[in-house]
Amino acid sequence: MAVPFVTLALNPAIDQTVELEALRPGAVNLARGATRHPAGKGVNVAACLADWGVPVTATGLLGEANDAPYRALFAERGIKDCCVRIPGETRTNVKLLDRATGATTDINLPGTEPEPAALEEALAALHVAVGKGTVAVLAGSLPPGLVPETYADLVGLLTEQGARVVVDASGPALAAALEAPVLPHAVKPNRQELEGWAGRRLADRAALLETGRELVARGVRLAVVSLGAEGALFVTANEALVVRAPALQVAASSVGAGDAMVAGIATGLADGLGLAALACRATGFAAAKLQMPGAQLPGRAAVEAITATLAAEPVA
Ligand SMILES: O=P(O)(O)OC[C@H]1O[C@](O)(CO)[C@@H](O)[C@@H]1O
Repeated sequence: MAVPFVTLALNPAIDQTVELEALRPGAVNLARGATRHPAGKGVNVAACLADWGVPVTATGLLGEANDAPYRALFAERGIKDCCVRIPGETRTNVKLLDRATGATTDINLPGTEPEPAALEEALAALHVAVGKGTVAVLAGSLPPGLVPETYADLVGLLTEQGARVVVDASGPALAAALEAPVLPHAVKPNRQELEGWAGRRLADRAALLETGRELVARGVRLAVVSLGAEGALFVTANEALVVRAPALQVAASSVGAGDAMVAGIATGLADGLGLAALACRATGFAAAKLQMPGAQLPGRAAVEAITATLAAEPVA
């Protein structure tokens, strides 16, 4: 039976966050400590949706040798686990959190190449979960061995099934999704990912807006460009809005804030919000995540309280 929210994580990652007083490249760095969270973009989006209080099904691939933290996360948050297990381990990505600057240096590993049968099984589970009215989120890098058109092809099939598809990808997977006959309903590149697609620097808001409009001209209904501490830009065929990020203290690392924003976009689409309300909610999700370790939200009331302080301003 179709469910309202489905996420796909083909290349999830356990995030090992190593906390340092100050990162000194090329030197011996003594860490204050480290934490590990079951993560990856699709998993993080599912966790934020669950924290918001909506039913969500997680699909994708997980290494069977270290899936315990994922099982625990799914059980704790009430996420329906439809992920296929593959031999070996889910990759571990290392996040070096520099307490002096607050910046995080990401070291993301490539992941494990799945057997074709496992991939087929994972995609079959995705199609079973999706139906008319589902918001399906395809998020994160593709594991080795998968063609860049993987998301592009899925967007076509899932749209045919009646889903609205949100794609959070970068590089060739994003480029392929933007060249396909059926475009994602929404995409959420960050500045760097959009620059990668555009092949040029997007130094100011005018350049970002122009490129966001190029995405919409191709057929994407909603293009969101996340801009970190600056907030985010939201572009549709009729409107372009910017929401500034609230000046909140970052409690942990900023890793996963973009995934929280994608979850906010997904709920905004499902609730039929207008662009201004959707933009504030998505930015509220990202800001709320910054108060928490790992990819989680502090709960619907806290997210709504932050969202209520935000305003969407038109950009031209
Ligand atoms: O799938 P990618 O692009 O390699 O990114 C994975 C990383 O992104 C995050 O989901 C944060 O967006 C991390 O949890 C994870 O380590």
